[in-house]
Amino acid sequence: MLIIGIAGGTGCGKTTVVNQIINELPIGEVGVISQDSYYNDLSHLTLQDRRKTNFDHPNSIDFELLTQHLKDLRDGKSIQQPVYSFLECNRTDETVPTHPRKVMIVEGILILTNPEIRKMFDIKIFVHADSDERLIRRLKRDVNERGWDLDETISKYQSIIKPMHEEFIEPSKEYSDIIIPNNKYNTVAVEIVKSIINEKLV
Ligand SMILES: Nc1ncnc2c1ncn2[C@@H]1O[C@H](COP(=O)(O)OP(=O)(O)O)[C@@H](O)[C@H]1O
Ligand SMILES: Nc1ccn([C@@H]2O[C@H](COP(=O)(O)O)[C@@H](O)[C@H]2O)c(=O)n1
Repeated sequence: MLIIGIAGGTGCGKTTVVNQIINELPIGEVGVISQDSYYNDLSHLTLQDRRKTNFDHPNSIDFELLTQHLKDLRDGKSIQQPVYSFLECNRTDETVPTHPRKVMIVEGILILTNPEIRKMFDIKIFVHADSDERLIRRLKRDVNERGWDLDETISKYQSIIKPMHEEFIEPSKEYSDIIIPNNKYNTVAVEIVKSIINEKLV
C-alpha cells in the first residue's frame, strides 16, 4: 500500500486536488481519508459550546483513532470511518466502511503536525495557496456550506485560524516532499502525482 498525505492551510485546495487526482484513476484502487472525519467527539458539549471550539489546533483531532485506522488499513483490514457534520460541529452516529486500497490518500490541515502519522506516509504533499486566496475561498465556503456567517468567519479567522496556521500548519510544510503551488489550478502538479500513483497501480 502507498499512503500519501496531503496537507495545507484551510482553503488551499486540498479536497480539490484530491478529487483531481482520483478523477480518472480506476475506481476501487484509491481510497481517501479526511482528517475532518477524526475531529474529537464533542457530544458532551452543547452546540453553542461546540461552535466555540478551536478546530485548528492539533489537539482537536483524534490522532489516536486516525493512526489506528491507518495501521488497520495497512494490515489489510477495513475500517469504519467516522462521518463529521460541519453544521453540528460533531461526529455523527454514522460511519462509512472504508476498505484498504493499493493507494490511500489522507488529507487535512494538521496531518503533517503529528509525528506518528507522518511516519506512515510514503509521500508527503503540502498544497500552498497565499493567505489572501485562502481567506477569500474560506469566507465563501463557510457562509455557503458550513453554517457560519461572514462576521463569525472573519473574527474566527483573526482569533483562531490565522494564529493556528502560523503556529502549526505552515511550519509542517518543512516535512513535505512535494509542495504544490495552488493559487491557480495546477494541472501539471496533479498530473505528476497521478503518474506516481499510476506506477504503483500497474
Ligand atoms: N486553484 C484554485 N483556484 C480557485 N479556487 C480554488 C482552487 N482550488 C480550490 N478552489 C476553491 O476553493 C474552495 C476551497 O477548496 P478546497 O479544495 O475545499 O480546499 P481545502 O480542502 O484545502 O480547504 C473551493 O470552493 C474550491 O472550489
Ligand atoms: N465544525 C467545524 C470544524 C472545522 N472547521 C474548519 O475546517 C477547517 C479544516 O477544513 P478544510 O476543509 O478547510 O481543510 C479548519 O480550518 C476549521 O476551522 C469548521 O469550520 N467547522
